[in-house]
Formats: sequence, structure tokens, C-alpha cells
Amino acid sequence: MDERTNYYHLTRDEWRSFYRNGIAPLSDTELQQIKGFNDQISLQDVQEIYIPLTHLIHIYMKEYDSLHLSKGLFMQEFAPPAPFIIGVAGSVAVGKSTTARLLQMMLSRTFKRRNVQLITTDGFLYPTDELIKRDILDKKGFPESYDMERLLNFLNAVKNGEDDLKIPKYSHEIYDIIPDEFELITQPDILIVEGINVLQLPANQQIYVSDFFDFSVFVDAEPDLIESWYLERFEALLNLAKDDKTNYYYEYANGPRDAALGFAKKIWQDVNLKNLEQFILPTRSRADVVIHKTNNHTIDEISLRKF
Ligand SMILES: Nc1ncnc2c1ncn2[C@@H]1O[C@H](COP(=O)(O)OP(=O)(O)O)[C@@H](O)[C@H]1O
Ligand SMILES: CC(C)(COP(=O)(O)O)[C@@H](O)C(=O)NCCC(=O)O
Repeated sequence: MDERTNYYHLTRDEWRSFYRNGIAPLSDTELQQIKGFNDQISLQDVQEIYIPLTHLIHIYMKEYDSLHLSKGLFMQEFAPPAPFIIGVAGSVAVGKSTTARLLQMMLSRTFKRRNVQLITTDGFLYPTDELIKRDILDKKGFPESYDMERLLNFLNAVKNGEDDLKIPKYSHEIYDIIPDEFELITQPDILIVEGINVLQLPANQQIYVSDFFDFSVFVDAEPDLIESWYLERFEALLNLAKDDKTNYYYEYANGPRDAALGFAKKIWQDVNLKNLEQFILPTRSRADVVIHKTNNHTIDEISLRKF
């Protein structure tokens, strides 16, 4: 079956007409706070794309809460509330982090009493030493480069209301897991989990990461465009690395630009594009919503899963 048949395909104009009064648009100051490094998100996107998306997520949340409550009544026992988990998937450099941060901001503003936290699955990559040991350093981002069991255990613990969960931190600057640094997850009401692998089927587990998701978004674009965003981000990272000897990109930043860009193009072709084609794109049809972007990160189509 063609994966597109199970979705409503909505143009930007159709999608934005689903806007309802009730959620105030972000102010410029709030927008500045969430802009990632190198981002140029527009207030128009917030208004036209993210406000309707927040409404849709609210519908899913109400259904989730109601089902949870009814299940408790059926079991004749109190079922403590469990966090609502949202997955954000897509290629390396397609804009997942940006989308996830925007969602976090929108949800926190809209549901003021709910604690909305965000994690990225980078932290579950094996450290470089371990990747070398497993001979998969050139497969960073591929399914085998993540400790999926640890991610699944973490999600299970969050759903079961465990407090003060520690997850490892990844740094793009050192291109590795930061030793002995952790992020603390403290009983969120809503948790956003962002990563290239979140809709994948783990090789050796019976449970999928997405079994823990109550809503999911896939950020999509043509691979040639994503490559250009990857290269732009790479150049921006180089500019940051120029005076920082601890930065993974320091040597490239201070050498000839052509050679550095040639290196980045090769990484895109050999690693990230392969990963996109083999392991990430096949998961698109599992998302509840697909946000499609075109030139300049403009969102031109939203697909909403029918069933
Ligand atoms: N809406 C947007 N407008 C402009 N630039 C964007 C937007 N979304 C992402 N970017 C840029 O695209 C690049 C990749 O985005 P990022 O969120 O880091 O991707 P990912 O988390 O998928 O790797 C970054 O340089 C980022 O600044
Ligand atoms: C850490 C990643 C696997 C995941 O990236 P993300 O989309 O979260 O930025 C990726 O940024 C990465 O390092 N890929 C390996 C090849 C490379 O781009 O250097």
C-alpha cells in the first residue's frame, strides 16, 4: 500500500485555516529564547503551523487522559497519571531540534500547569571509545550506534513516574558524549523525545521506542535541501570552533575552507544520507503528523495520519 494513502495531505493554507482563537501567539522575546543557533524561525510559522498543531496535540492529550482514567476504573484501582510522550523524528539537520524546541515552548505556554521537558536521543549514542571498540565509528547515527535498551528503560521509567532520572549528554562541539555530565528528568507531564531513531524498530528488542509515544511528528524535506542545511550548519559550527582548541572542528576551522566543506560533503553522502535512505525515511509512515519543508525551511505541506 502506498504510504501516502493513509494521510490527509493539507496545504499550508488549509492547515492554517484550522487555527482557533484561544492560544496567544508568541512574543518576539519568547521567540528569541527558543531560536537555536543559526535559526531564523518566523512568527508566521508559529501562528500558522504551530498553533493548529498545539490544538491537535491537545485533542490527543484529552483522549489519552480519558483512556488512562477509564482503564483505571476497569481495573478498579487508581492508575497514577503517566506523562504524555511526543516523538519528533527526521533526518540529521532537517530541523528536528528547532521543531522540538518550538513545540516545547508552545505546549508550556498553552498548558501552564503542565511541566513540559525535552530530551534528544543523541545522549543515548555510544561514546566514541565504544563506537571504536565495536568498529562502527563511521556509522554514527545508524541504529547500531545507539544504546536502545538504555533508551527503552529510560522511557519505561518516565512512564512509570520515576523521579530524578539521569540521562547522558551529547556535545556536537566535542563530537562525543560528555563524560560524567547528565541531564535530569523530573517527572514531566509532557515529554518531547527528539531524534533520528525514535520511530525505528530496534533490532533485538520486543518493545519499540514508539510504543511509549502518544503522538509523533516527522520533519521531512528533499534530501538535496537537507544536505544544504547540513552544510550551512557545518559552516556555522566551523565559525564557532575557530578559537577553541577543544572543539572537534578546530583543525577544519583553521584550515582551507574548501577542504573542510569537501569533508562535510563526504560525511553527508557516506553517513547521513545513507542513514536517511536506509533507516530514517522508512519510518516516516509511522508518524501521526508529517511536516514537509521546502526552500528556506518554509513549511508547505502537513500530512495528518488518518488511522
Ligand atoms: N525553521 C527554520 N528556519 C531557519 N533555519 C532553520 C529552521 N529549522 C532549522 N533550521 C536550521 O537548519 C539546521 C538544522 O536544524 P537543527 O534543528 O539543528 O536540525 P536537527 O536537529 O534535525 O539536526 C540548523 O542550522 C538550523 O539553524
Ligand atoms: C549526532 C548525530 C548522529 C545526530 O544528529 P542530530 O540530528 O540530532 O543533530 C549526527 O549529528 C552525527 O553526528 N552524525 C554522524 C555524521 C556527522 O554528521 O558527523
